[in-house]
Amino acid sequence: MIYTLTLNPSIDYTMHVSNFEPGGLTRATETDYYPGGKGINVSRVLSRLDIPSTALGYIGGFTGEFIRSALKTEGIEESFIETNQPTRINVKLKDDVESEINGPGPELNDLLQRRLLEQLDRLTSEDRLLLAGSIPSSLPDSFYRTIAEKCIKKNIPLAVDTSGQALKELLDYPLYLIKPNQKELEDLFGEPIDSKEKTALYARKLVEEGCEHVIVSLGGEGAVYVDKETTLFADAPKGEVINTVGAGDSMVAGFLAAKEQHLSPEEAFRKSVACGSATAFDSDLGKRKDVDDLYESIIIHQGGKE
Ligand SMILES: Nc1ncnc2c1ncn2[C@@H]1O[C@H](COP(=O)(O)OP(=O)(O)O)[C@@H](O)[C@H]1O
Ligand SMILES: O=P(O)(O)OC[C@H]1O[C@](O)(COP(=O)(O)O)[C@@H](O)[C@@H]1O
Repeated sequence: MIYTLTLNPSIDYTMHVSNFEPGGLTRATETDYYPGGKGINVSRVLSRLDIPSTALGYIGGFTGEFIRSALKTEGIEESFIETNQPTRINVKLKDDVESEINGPGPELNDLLQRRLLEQLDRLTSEDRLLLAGSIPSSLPDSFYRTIAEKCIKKNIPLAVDTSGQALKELLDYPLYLIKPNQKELEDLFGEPIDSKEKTALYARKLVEEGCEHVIVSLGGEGAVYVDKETTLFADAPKGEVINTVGAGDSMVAGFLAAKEQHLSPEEAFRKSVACGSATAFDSDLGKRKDVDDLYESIIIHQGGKE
């Protein structure tokens, strides 16, 4: 079973505006709200691809109830731990450019932390775990490390989609998959990375540090894939971009789904890009039919082994 862990879920509240005026009144032309948080997005896309998963993490209050019922409607297993504070609402402002404001997350005491670690103790080497998104500020920065230690000891393949210090710290472990975006890769290495070739070079450093599969997403420019044997470049397909929130998470889901179906790295990468772009072209996460339609149109170029 694939388990997705979202320590800090959210409702993503998307507001479409034109000419947002800081300090003034702006009326939104359209609003949407979706269950969010990186692992939850991955579970939702996996489910659209007919791959079951179980969503783990902390939820609470009326916002948490919304997430629970949305996942139930979509037939997604969850085993969330309840907190006494409402799950955060993250605001996604769509004007000519997209801006995001993400909340800090709930207070999680020792008991809640222990309950999650006990849940994870029940995973076996037959399972896979995805650690996704930010660590709420009340948890120690080392929380993902604690989880990683346990998983690696038990040979549980670990996929990671997070950023900043949390990502840096996890690179000490042999990870199954990581998917930084361009900014996250630049932050990791403290350098501007402005071409696909340079992206591949830095992605290869991550492979050399022990990551089995590295995908770097580059928004409208597509993505780069590196493993021990291969370097691949994908162009993003053209289409009307509606909402890129969750596009990166969709890539992770696409890759994990394809590997569950024993597809080759190239096919898995293709599926990953198709999922990312299907989401970018939708107001919610991409739909199965759109992923299938985009799949064949993704152009993949082979790179050298830098
Ligand atoms: N403007 C776009 N046009 C087409 N596809 C896009 C666009 N923006 C994002 N995507 C798709 O979504 C993937 C992930 O996007 P990106 O913005 O890099 O991820 P993240 O959400 O993690 O920042 C890209 O690799 C691409 O497949
Ligand atoms: O935990 P973080 O880093 O605050 O990120 C949470 C946000 O990331 C998302 O999962 C979207 O992530 P991506 O756009 O990177 O795929 C949103 O649903 C959510 O609001």
